Amino acid sequence: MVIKFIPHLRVLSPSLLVTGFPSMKPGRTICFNGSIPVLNRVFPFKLKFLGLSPRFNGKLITRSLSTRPSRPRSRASSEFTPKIRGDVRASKSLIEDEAELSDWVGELRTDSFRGRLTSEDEELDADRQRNRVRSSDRKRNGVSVKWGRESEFDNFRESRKRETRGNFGDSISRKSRFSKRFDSELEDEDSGHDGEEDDESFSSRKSRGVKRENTKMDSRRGKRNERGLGSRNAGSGRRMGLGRKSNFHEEEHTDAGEEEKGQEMKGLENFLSGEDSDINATAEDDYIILRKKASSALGLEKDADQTVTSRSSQGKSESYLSETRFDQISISPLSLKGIKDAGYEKMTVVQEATLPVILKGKDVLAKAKTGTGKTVAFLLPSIEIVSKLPPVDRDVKRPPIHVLVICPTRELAIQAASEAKKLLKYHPSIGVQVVIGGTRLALEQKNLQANPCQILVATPGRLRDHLENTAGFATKLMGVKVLVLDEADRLLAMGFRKDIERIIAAVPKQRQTLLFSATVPDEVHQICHIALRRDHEFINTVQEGTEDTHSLVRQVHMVAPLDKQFSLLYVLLKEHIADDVDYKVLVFCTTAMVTKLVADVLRELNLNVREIHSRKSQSYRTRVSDEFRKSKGLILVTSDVSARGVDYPDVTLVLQLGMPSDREQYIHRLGRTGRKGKEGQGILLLAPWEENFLSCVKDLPITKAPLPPLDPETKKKVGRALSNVEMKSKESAYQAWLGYYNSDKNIGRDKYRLVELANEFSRSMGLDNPPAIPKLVLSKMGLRNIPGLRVR
Ligand SMILES: Nc1ncnc2c1ncn2[C@@H]1O[C@H](COP(=O)(O)OP(=O)(O)OP(=O)(O)O)[C@@H](O)[C@H]1O
Repeated sequence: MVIKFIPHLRVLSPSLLVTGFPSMKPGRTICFNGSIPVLNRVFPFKLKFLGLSPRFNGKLITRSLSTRPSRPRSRASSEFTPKIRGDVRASKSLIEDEAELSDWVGELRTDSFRGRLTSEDEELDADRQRNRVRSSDRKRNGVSVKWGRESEFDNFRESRKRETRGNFGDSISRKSRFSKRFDSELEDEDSGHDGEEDDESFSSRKSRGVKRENTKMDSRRGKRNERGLGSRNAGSGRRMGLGRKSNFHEEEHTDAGEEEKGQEMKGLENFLSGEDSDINATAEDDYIILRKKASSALGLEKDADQTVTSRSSQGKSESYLSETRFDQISISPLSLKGIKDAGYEKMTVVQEATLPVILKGKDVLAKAKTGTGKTVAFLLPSIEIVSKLPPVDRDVKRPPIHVLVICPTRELAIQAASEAKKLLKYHPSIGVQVVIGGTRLALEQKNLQANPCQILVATPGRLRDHLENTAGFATKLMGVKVLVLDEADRLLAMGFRKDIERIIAAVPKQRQTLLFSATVPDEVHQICHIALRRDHEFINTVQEGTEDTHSLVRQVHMVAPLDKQFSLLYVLLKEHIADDVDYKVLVFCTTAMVTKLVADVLRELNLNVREIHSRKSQSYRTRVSDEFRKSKGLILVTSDVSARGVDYPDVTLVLQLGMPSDREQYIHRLGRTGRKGKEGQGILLLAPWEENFLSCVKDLPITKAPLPPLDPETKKKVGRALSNVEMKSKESAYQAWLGYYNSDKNIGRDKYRLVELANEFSRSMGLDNPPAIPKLVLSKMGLRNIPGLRVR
């Protein structure tokens, strides 16, 4: 696959207005920064025994880049010819949602999965997969396995079914596949590390994507480098790539006004390219210039000076809110009323940055920190677009869906639909519906029939089910004007990519596409062309040189052997609870079954605990999620189903037990606290052999914290709690644990060591004799005949 990069690298500082100026070349990128960090701000924090020292990088410059693929967008429309069946009993999708991906990570991985996949391999595999998908028994399971022998897999799947109710094999297989690819890529990346990663040199950037862009750096940027300005851009690619074990596992208008903006833009381009006279302008000057342009784009020329003044006089506060009020911008009175009722007055920075661009019809890839209002940022302009379309005739048999929002998890889809409902309060003619896995397809079909909607929020797998099994659904999708991929990097990753490609093939080519996420690794720039037009804009509201995480969230890591971890977890939680009566804690675990085990233990220890993971029914997940949203004084033990996007207000602590699957997942998990500019705390508890993970997040301000003391009484208490936990829970956790770490490229490489560690985990649960594992599972994991394992 050939990917052509035309990097229109812009050096912007510290804040840039985002508009679609016609004079800009296609593929350009605009950065927006509406926030400037305050240095030396004092934050109260609560981890008594921790020596936390905030780390700031005061750089204000944002780098943005854009890629222009030479390859036309692929469309596999033939695959999406709707198969209308009388039988609404749907085939199960390849993947229901992220939960299955995350929770079953690695369980079936074998050494044979670890070879490097070339793009050719990938195509081949995609074909193989397509064929299998076509030929497999969809009625039974929907999809076949891409890796491994099908019959063997079927046996395994059947044995799996005996233990659980679902079919998870497909997602395991998919997970394995993308892990395989990126594991090999990471190996390359690691070995290619030049050891000069710093903020001062373009050439020192580690990330492959950035390096490539650098090689095609335009001459203007070269000039900036010569002038010593290149460093302002540098580092943007730093650690933006995959983590070590990635589960990454994806018309210009012309009128007089536009021309004027074009002139402005030219000035801006000159400024950016260093050809502007005053290249020594201060960051604040830059900010003012760019801010004025932002106000101008929003039609706020009159307020521009005022806005800038108030902003700069405020000091460089890192606020998620902009100074622009919703009532200052040109949106429909009905939307405005809805916004007011929702309690929103000012736009958040990302909303202010993206709205004018989206309303101009541009495709957008937007990056903004967690909890800063990205959902409204894509929903509001989408609603505005729909509200301007001619009303759909009531008699139309298959009323079109105009906006399609895809989310990687069910919880997130439900949440986005509910936000849309808030904004649509005074738009009685615009309907929104949600279709997600884990619910009855037939019921959704009925709802879609009875209540036509212009906005549909969906998880990828369920959307595919509807495409393939719901009569007239494909026709409805032909009305899509706006396609949104929320958590775009996740959706474009290998685990979802094929689904997304198929969904893209089912919506019109003439559409607007919006990609949003708090993390946009370089790989996303490379593959975003599968969804975005060539002239899309990358809007980055995260300042260059600042972290992707919030400065108000204290981040620490602790390193402790497994045999201490349950006790430590208990002590850390007790400490936190003692410090904050309104505690609200998320404990992230590596897999669904480990989540269950940890919840069981904490329950035995009389903590107020709930659990959520993919093995729970959707109705249970929804109930628990709602409860946690509204509660205080509660601990939610969770797998990665809660890692992304879920907006639980006022989470006081995010505790990650064991290493996350990659850097992005660490950031998203942590992002469940410190939302909307609030404070929060994050603790990452690692075993000594997981410490390597820290190299993936070394640009983040995570300090090492000492371990709290463990008294013998606590150890006894925890030991007793563990002994009360059901054996089955421990057995399942052991197997899932083994699968998870087997999929790590470092830990899983040495199977002997892996088994030793797994048995250490077993002992930490109080099981000196590790639980036996089915032969087939071991063979799928590539662990047959490894000493120390017990087979059944
Ligand atoms: N303009 C606004 N003013 C105040 N609050 C807002 C505004 N826009 C959105 N919010 C609120 O901010 C919170 C976070 O929004 P949202 O969940 O969209 O964040 P996000 O950026 O998508 O986070 P994540 O990256 O974790 O998905 C929500 O509670 C939302 O209701």
